[in-house]
Amino acid sequence: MNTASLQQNITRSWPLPFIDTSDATVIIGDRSLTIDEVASVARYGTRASLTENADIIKGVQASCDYINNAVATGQPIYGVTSGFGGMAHVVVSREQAAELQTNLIWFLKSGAGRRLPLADVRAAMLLRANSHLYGASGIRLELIQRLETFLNAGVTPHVYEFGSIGASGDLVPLSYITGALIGLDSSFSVDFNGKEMDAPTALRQLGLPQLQLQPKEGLAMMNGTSVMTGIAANCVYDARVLLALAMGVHALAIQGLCGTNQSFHPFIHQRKPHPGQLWTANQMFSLLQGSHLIRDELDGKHEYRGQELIQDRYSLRCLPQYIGPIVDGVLQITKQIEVEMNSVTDNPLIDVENQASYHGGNFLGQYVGMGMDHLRYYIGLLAKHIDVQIALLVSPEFSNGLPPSLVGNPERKVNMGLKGLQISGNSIMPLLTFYGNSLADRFPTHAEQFNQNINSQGYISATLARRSLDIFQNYLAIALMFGVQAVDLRTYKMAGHYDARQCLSPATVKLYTAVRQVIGQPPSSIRPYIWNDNEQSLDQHIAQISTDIATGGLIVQAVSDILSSLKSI
Ligand SMILES: N[C@@H](Cc1ccccc1)C(=O)O
Repeated sequence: MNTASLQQNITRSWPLPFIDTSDATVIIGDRSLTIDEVASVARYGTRASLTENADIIKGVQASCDYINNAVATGQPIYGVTSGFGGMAHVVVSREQAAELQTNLIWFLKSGAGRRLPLADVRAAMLLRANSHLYGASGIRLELIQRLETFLNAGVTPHVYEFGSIGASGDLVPLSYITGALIGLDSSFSVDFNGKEMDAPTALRQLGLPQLQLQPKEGLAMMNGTSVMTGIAANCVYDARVLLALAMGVHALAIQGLCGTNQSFHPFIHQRKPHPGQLWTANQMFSLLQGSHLIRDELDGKHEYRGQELIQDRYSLRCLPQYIGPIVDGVLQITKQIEVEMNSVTDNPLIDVENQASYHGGNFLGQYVGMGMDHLRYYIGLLAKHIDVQIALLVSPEFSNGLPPSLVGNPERKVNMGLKGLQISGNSIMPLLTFYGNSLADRFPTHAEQFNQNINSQGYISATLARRSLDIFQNYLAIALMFGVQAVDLRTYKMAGHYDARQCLSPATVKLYTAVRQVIGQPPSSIRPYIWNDNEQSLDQHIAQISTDIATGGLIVQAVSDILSSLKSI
């Protein structure tokens, strides 16, 4: 068992820096959940509480009453008195209706690979409860309350990374959550606040009885997109943070290169007003305001500069036009995932008002599958762009006077500067662009006896997006190290000392200072971040910065204004 990943994923208990949950409780069922609320509950242990709205509670029970009545009167309902999927022609008697639901858990208990991060399973449980409170699923309130109990007690079922084709939702992954929730068998295991145990034992410690599923309840629990959507919600949360951080990285790089601010002049972007382009240009305009390390050309002037080009290269000059579509794309994915999070995604759906049930396919996770494909594609584009900026910084032909490979101490002739760090970044960027390839179009057309002959692959698209984001965190750590070294060296060229805080724009000083604090090396006027190659272990700095980013620490908080602005577009 991979205990290391388990340890890494134990639910942390400190509040997010960006979550405004003054009462520290997320209410489920009263209104739509947000990405931030999912992340807050899933990752940081914010309490979740079912709504006490009497109408909603009645609606949940009414959908159960509909199912029980249908069974009692012998009405044929898919998955209640019929077999499943490609075997929906099989008639199941009312006497076997309950056993049909328990058996569903057993034949779906077929996961494989490593365990999902606990935060993703927690997000899934939160979203499953949210979905059931719409009163269209025919599941008892007691089962929904148990999801709430598991969340707040820190009991997280173990779920595997393989098993779902994202079509009838996440049948296999949800079978593990369902089996643990009812304490079906000791082969279902959970993480109980960092301690591994079997599900029946966990229920006993919670003082909860094992439960027998009633008709429809197994299908209601397992026929939904909640796991892939929970993973996707956590991914979108991270993607927005990393996009904000990427903007900070570019602002440091542009100052390191002594780029112009004219590329971000409002006049240019008001004449091509894509929302993402406008936002990106405005952000970069603000991030560079007050910097003494750039060419201030907002008045439209531009001087000949000897061997230097009279205008910046595209990776600087066309930054808003390049990042703009990525911003627009991330915003669209955010909206789609927030709709999916607040949807009823099982089948059949129960229309209590009209006393009817409808066989449909809300469990197809296409919005998640394609959304996570696009998210990985955007991450690849962001990494490729940053890799170009780093290449400009380290190459004297393009860096506008910086030392090759950003060497610190030129007197020590064996110093090769950040050559190794660039190679490390170069080793990551291609993988991120490779992960940008699509999965949604690779679905098997023959799945489950051709019943699920189109399927979204949303689950593996989401788990791969998680992997891509984890890698991108490391890549941005490397990029920040380049940015810090570059602005120190640029400061020395402009002001004769190395303390970039004196020359950076006010908006980027916080980020610069946060990086220096995280690696435990305060700014200094007498030397840059890296002076001699043998004075620091760059891999430790990469790890320290990556961990700080992953835990929403100082570096992420230093770009909170950018993140807040991104969320308000
Ligand atoms: N519920 C799916 C199919 C299915 C469910 C459970 C197990 C297997 C298949 C459908 O509506 O067709």
